[in-house]
Amino acid sequence: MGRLKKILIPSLGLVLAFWFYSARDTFKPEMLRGKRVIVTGASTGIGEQMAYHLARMGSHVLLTARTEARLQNVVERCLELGAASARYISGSMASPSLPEEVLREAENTWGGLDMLILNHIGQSSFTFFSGDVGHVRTLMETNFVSYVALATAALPLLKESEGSIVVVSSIAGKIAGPFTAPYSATKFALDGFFSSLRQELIIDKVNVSITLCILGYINTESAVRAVSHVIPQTPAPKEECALEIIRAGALRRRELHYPSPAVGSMLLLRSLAPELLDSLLLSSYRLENVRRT
Ligand SMILES: NC(=O)C1=CN([C@@H]2O[C@H](COP(=O)(O)OP(=O)(O)OC[C@H]3O[C@@H](n4cnc5c(N)ncnc54)[C@H](OP(=O)(O)O)[C@@H]3O)[C@@H](O)[C@H]2O)C=CC1
Ligand SMILES: C[C@H](CCC(=O)NCC(=O)O)[C@H]1CC[C@H]2[C@@H]3C(=O)C[C@@H]4C[C@H](O)CC[C@]4(C)[C@H]3CC[C@]12C
Repeated sequence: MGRLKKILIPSLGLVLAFWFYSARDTFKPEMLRGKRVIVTGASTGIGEQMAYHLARMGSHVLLTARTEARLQNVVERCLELGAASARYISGSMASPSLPEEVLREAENTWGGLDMLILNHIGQSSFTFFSGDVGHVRTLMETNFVSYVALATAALPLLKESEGSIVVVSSIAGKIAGPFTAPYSATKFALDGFFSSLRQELIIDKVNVSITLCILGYINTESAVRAVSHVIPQTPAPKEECALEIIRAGALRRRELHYPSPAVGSMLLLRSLAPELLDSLLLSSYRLENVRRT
């Protein structure tokens, strides 16, 4: 009997612990039903695909980007797909007043917010750094400062709902390769800010999760247009990428690495043999095709 207790109770504990943690890991689309979600940069690419997934899951969506005509089409499609509601605000995130305007709209129409997905990026080129400091400033404002402003304005609502912030970043925000100097800087800044903020929320026992998404090359139109002449690898699908981002946010994960084996192995190699990683990266590029502007 004593021995049975010694074996049975810890085994039962292990089974229960396994069940508890695997249950926490299970994503169900219903988790997003009726949730109030803001997606920035939702007129094209991964953001547009996230809007469609959320719509199928029955979320309320508020979408932002600059191009009103595209946003109108995406909103219409979201309603056809089953969104609980869908609306948009158009404007540039380089403008300091837009973040608060977006959050005011969420508060006025929904009375709260469950998830903030920060995804937009300003225009940049895949080429040698031209020395244009003004471009770096504007890109920092669009790709980084506006993320901070949106998260700051959203925090009171997210604290109330115990919601989530999802930050879409890139492998370029963990490993700096060539031809993305300004872009890469904005993505490194996101990691610094949001990883620090995550710890402060934990210290303050604020139950708002922050998920940083580290993405590799994805087959959006703008990415393929920018790099396919230099990077011959096949990009990962934007539809699957979009779903993985939503999943990681709903499961309150700390980081998402997508596509998983490629991004994971690059991060591992960066810490074990950074020079080897640099030379592997360079040898995979068609350097002769890089456009000098
Ligand atoms: N595709 C890829 O290979 C990778 C993408 N990522 C990340 O994924 C995210 C989405 O990328 P992807 O879908 O490829 O990008 P897209 O170029 O397809 O989409 C960018 C979105 O941002 C909007 N946008 C552009 N400029 C501004 C601005 N000044 N203010 C507000 N919105 C703006 C665009 O709409 P509009 O022009 O109408 O404003 C569009 O909706 C980004 O954060 C990117 O860094 C990370 C790694 C790889
Ligand atoms: C240059 C792309 C940005 C295009 C753009 O300006 N879009 C916005 C708009 O048109 O309004 C870059 C966007 C994503 C980059 C890719 C990325 O982040 C992952 C890899 C990182 C690595 O360091 C370099 C190759 C990447 C595939 C990188 C290439 C440049 C982007 C496609």
